[in-house]
Amino acid sequence: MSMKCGDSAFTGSYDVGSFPKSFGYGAEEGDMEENCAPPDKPRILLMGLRRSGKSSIQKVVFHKMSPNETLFLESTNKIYKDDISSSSFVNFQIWDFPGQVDFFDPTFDSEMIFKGTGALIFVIDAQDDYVEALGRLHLTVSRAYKVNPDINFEVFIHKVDGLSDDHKIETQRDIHQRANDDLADANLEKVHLSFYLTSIYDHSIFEAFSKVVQKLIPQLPTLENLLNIFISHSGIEKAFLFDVVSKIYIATDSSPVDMQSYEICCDMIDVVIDVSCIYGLVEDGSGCAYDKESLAIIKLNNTTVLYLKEVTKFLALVCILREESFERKGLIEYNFHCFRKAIHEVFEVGNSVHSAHWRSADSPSGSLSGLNYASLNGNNI
Ligand SMILES: Nc1nc2c(ncn2[C@@H]2O[C@H](COP(=O)(O)OP(=O)(O)OP(=O)(O)O)[C@@H](O)[C@H]2O)c(=O)[nH]1
Repeated sequence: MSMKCGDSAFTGSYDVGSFPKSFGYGAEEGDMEENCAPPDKPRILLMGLRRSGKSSIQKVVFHKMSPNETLFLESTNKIYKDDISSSSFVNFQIWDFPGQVDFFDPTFDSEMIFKGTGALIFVIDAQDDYVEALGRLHLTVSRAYKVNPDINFEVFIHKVDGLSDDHKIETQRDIHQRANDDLADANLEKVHLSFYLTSIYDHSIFEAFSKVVQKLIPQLPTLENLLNIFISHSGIEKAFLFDVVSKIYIATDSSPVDMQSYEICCDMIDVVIDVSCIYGLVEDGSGCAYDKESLAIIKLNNTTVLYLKEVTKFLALVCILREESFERKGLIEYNFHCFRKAIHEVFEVGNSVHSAHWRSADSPSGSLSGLNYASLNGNNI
């Protein structure tokens, strides 16, 4: 494995204003109540009954808490607003609600809470009787939809680590059916709920969060398009664009995602950051565990190669490829250079336009200036 870690801060050509200013691996907790998002910064709400696992999800995904430590988390008794944008590409606020939130309390300002919300994650404890949770889900969704019909409603059927495979499927089917029946009875058929089976004890919670976040990234079609072009011209089998600090993948190419590939790429990020923290920082502990020189290549014993490289201050590309394809390392590096440049352009334009619509999201072969991939047969496209 080769790995580099310099201590210089990233100074790419993009407008750093779009990205938080400093990267601190293992971010500190955000401030609580006072930490308000600017009006245009979307938020993700975590709601659900008491002890359903909301705080654990937030701590495990965004604060590197180990799942076992969540056993000692105290009950949340006021809204916890966590701004993770100083360490992550995910430029949102996560609001963790107490389980006993009362929508009929006059101090509960649903207009303010739901107006700027991008996604509402409702967590249901699958190891518990979920009848009460379904009632709560219905109340929450109908309230939120009335204020803001553009919210994405995401239901995490959580703690499924305690369930057998058959039981998981059956629970998901039953919750899906009942939740949609309740909506239909209230003439709310047009509300769409997405369901995920999750647990903090495996990668399912990261995968589910990845999908929730991807829906909120306006540049997603462009990112997927760029990844498709990159892998097809470089002989790569699968590529993920990762938010390093949370291990959420913000985009991947259009081939199906299998859980094992995602897991091994997550593990690679952990290895790189851990080794870099131990051996990459300067003596006094200053510097960054992840910076523009971060690069790692791991050859597995099954002729597979894992390749990780820095894309931006917060994003890393992690690829899976065959050993034979890695013989053309120069080509991969050249194409990576084009890919990286294009990604920077995507976010530069995204910032200056400040709009949800990326001008070349439909461009089939990446018409961004300077994007000139070398292909496997030696031709440029
Ligand atoms: N088995 C299992 N337990 C989990 C999982 N996620 C959370 N838990 C446990 O569930 C318990 C409650 O978790 P919390 O995160 O405090 O729940 P909460 O929804 O924030 O609770 P309130 O703050 O009271 O609303 C803790 O003991 C966690 O360890 C999971 O995926 N699997």
